[in-house]
Order: sequence, then C-alpha cells, then structure tokens
Amino acid sequence: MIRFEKVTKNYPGPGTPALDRVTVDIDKGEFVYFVGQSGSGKSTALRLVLRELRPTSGRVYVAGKEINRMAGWKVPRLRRQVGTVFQDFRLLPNKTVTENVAFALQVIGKSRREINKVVPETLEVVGLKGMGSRMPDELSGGEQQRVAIARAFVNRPMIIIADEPTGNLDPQTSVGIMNLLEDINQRGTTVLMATHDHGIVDQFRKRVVELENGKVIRDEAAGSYGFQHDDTP
Ligand SMILES: Nc1ncnc2c1ncn2[C@@H]1O[C@H](COP(=O)(O)OP(=O)(O)OP(=O)(O)O)[C@@H](O)[C@H]1O
Repeated sequence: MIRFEKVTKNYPGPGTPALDRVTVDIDKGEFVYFVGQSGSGKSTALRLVLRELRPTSGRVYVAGKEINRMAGWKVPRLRRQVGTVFQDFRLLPNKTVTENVAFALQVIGKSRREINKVVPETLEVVGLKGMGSRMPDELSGGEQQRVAIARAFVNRPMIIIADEPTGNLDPQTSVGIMNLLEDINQRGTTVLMATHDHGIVDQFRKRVVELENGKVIRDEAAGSYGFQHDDTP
C-alpha cells in the first residue's frame, strides 16, 4: 500500500537529512506508529505520502504508484484517498460539526443527497450522533478531534495519516480517540500515526517504526516489543 524505498529528504540549508535512506513497506490495512524524538523525521515521512514534500532521492509508492512521478493533476486524486488528522484539530471555527464534515465532500463535488446521507452516518461512527449542529467551540478537545476524524474518514479513504492526534488530549480522552482510530483501521483503512506518546504505544500495540536523526532504528511488529514500564510490584 505504501512503500518508502531508500528515501532521503534534505531541506534547504545545512544540517543532516530529515530522512536518510528510509525503507519501510506498509501493507493495506496495517496500523503503523512512527515514533522518535522531536525532529527525528516523523512529520516529514507522513508529508511525503501526501506529496506535500518530494524526496531528494529514493522513491515513495502509494497504491503501487511512485507518487513523485505522478502528474500534478493527479495529486488531488491521491490526496482524496488519504485522510489527515492533526494535533490541533484544524476545524473551521465558523461552521457547525455537520458543515465541517460536509465541506470535505462538497470540495470534491459530491451531491447534496449523498452528503446528507453520509455525514450523519459518519458522525455516528465517530460517536457524535446528535451533535451535528454544535459549533467547534462548544465541544471538548476529544470531541473536536472526533470531528476531525469524521472529516478525514467521511470519504472512506484508503489511508489515514494522523500526526500526533492525541498530542493535545488528556490520557483518558486519548484512549477514546485511539479506540476510534482502531475501529476505523478495522474497517480496512491503513493508518499511519506519528506519536510521542509511549503510554499509547504500549497500550495499543501496533507495528512501530522508530526514527532517529532521519534513520529507521527499529521496525517491530505489533505485539513483539517489550513494555517500556515494568508494572510488576
Ligand atoms: N520546512 C522545513 N525546512 C527546513 N527544515 C525542516 C523543515 N521541516 C522540518 N525540518 C527539519 O527536518 C527534521 C525533521 O523534522 P520533522 O518535522 O519531520 O520531525 P518530527 O519527528 O516530526 O518532529 P516533531 O515531533 O517535533 O514534530 C528536523 O531537523 C527539522 O528541523
């Protein structure tokens, strides 16, 4: 589904590469964490999948296509198949919950009829049934993140990219958001998630790709890694 093949990314200016010959293969339906210290290259890796950035060398494949070679007019189609979720929610503050989610479908030309059917269904999936007429500032952080996930998922994308989706949430609310991302993953969407949150990575066991200075220093399957904390008395 997604393949990074010896991907190096240099930003302009001096310094080490943000990514350095990264090779990672992600199958359809996987849930993969990208972990590592601030500046290790997690966001750069995620942005390459959207072709918001282009590799300095190496190749990034999404659904079998090398996206760096894709014609520019095909990039919007690629991005429609990749939902995005961020730490800071990024909702439109002057639109209701329903309008925020509907907007993602309006911009790609879906009919009003389809929008009226799919948006309430999606709000139900994310646990916001009956909250469609609220404004973002009338919601808790966790609820706002659910709206953002609904917006990312409403078009049933192949892939969801989540960059620190629990970064602004307390631990209990984060668990709710992780349950939701797991649910969406189980419906067949591949999930790539960058996180600093060791507690989440320990509790919700998934494949872990760890970056350090742009290099992959660990790539472990779900369940094969040890707990970071020893809770035995
Ligand atoms: N637009 C940019 N221009 C120049 N350098 C950049 C740019 N974006 C990121 N970098 C650099 O690339 C490296 C990797 O950054 P990146 O944002 O991918 O890391 P990250 O692991 O996502 O960090 P964080 O957890 O803080 O978000 C860092 O050294 C960063 O300073």
